[in-house]
Amino acid sequence: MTSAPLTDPKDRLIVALDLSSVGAAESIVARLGDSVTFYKIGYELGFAGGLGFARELIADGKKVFIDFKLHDIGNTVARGVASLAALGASFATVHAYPQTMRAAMEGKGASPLRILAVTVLTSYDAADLAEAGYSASVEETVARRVVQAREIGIDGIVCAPTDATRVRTLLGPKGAIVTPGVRPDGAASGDQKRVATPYAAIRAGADHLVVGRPIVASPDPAAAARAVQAEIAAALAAS
Ligand SMILES: O=C(O)c1cc(=O)[nH]c(=O)n1[C@@H]1O[C@H](COP(=O)(O)O)[C@@H](O)[C@H]1O
Repeated sequence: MTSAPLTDPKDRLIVALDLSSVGAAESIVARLGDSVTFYKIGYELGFAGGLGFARELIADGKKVFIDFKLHDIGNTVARGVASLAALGASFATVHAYPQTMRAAMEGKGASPLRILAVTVLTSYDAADLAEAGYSASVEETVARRVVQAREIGIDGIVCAPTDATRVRTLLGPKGAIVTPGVRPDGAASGDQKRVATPYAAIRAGADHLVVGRPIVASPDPAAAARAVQAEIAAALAAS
C-alpha cells in the first residue's frame, strides 16, 4: 500500500542533520524552530546516538527521514526496515536494486513509512559510474532503476534535481520525488556533481528537497532555511 504524500509546503524542505553529535543537532533544530518540520538523519548523526534523537524529534511532532541507504540480503533489509517503521520514521532509503526494494516494501508492512529508492548518487557522474563497472550512462541507469522501482510499487525515488523531470515521466503521478544535490545560487557544490537550485528543483518536479551543508554549516541556519523555502514558494507559485 502506498501512503498519502506529505503535501504541506513546509514539508517540502528536508534539512539533513549531517552533524557529529546529538548536541550539535539539538542546537540547529532549536535555531530552526517551527519553520522546519522535516529532518534527515544519516550515517554521521545516526552512528552517534541519532536514532534516539530521531525518537525525540518524532515525539515533538517533527517528521524524520532515516537515510542509511540500505542494501543487503533480503531478510536483513526487511527486518531493518521493520525496525525503522517501528521507530516512526516517515521516509527511509534503500539502494534501487530490485531485490533490496522488494524486501524493503515487504518489511515496512502496513506502516506509513515510505521507502525511497536511491537511483544514482548525486556525487556520481559518468566517469564515477564507469569506474564502478557500469557501462550504461547516468541517464540510462537512472531510467532503468526508476522503471524497476515503479514495477515494484516503491513509495518514492531519490534522484538528482537534474533527473527529476524525466523521473516523473517514468515514475508516473504516484510516488514521491526527493532531490538532494540542491544548491542555492553561489553556494559551494562540495562533493555534489549533479546539482540545481531549490527553484529549479521544484520546477523540475521534486516533491521534497534535501538540503544539508548550505543550511547546517551556515552562520545563520534559520535565514538559510528561510531563503530555500522562499525559492520553493516562488517555484510552486510559478507552477
Ligand atoms: O539519499 C540521500 O539523501 C542522498 C542521495 C544522493 O544521491 N545524494 C545525497 O547527497 N544524499 C544525501 O543528501 C544530503 C545532501 O547534503 P548536502 O550536500 O550537504 O546538501 C546528504 O546527507 C547526503 O547523504
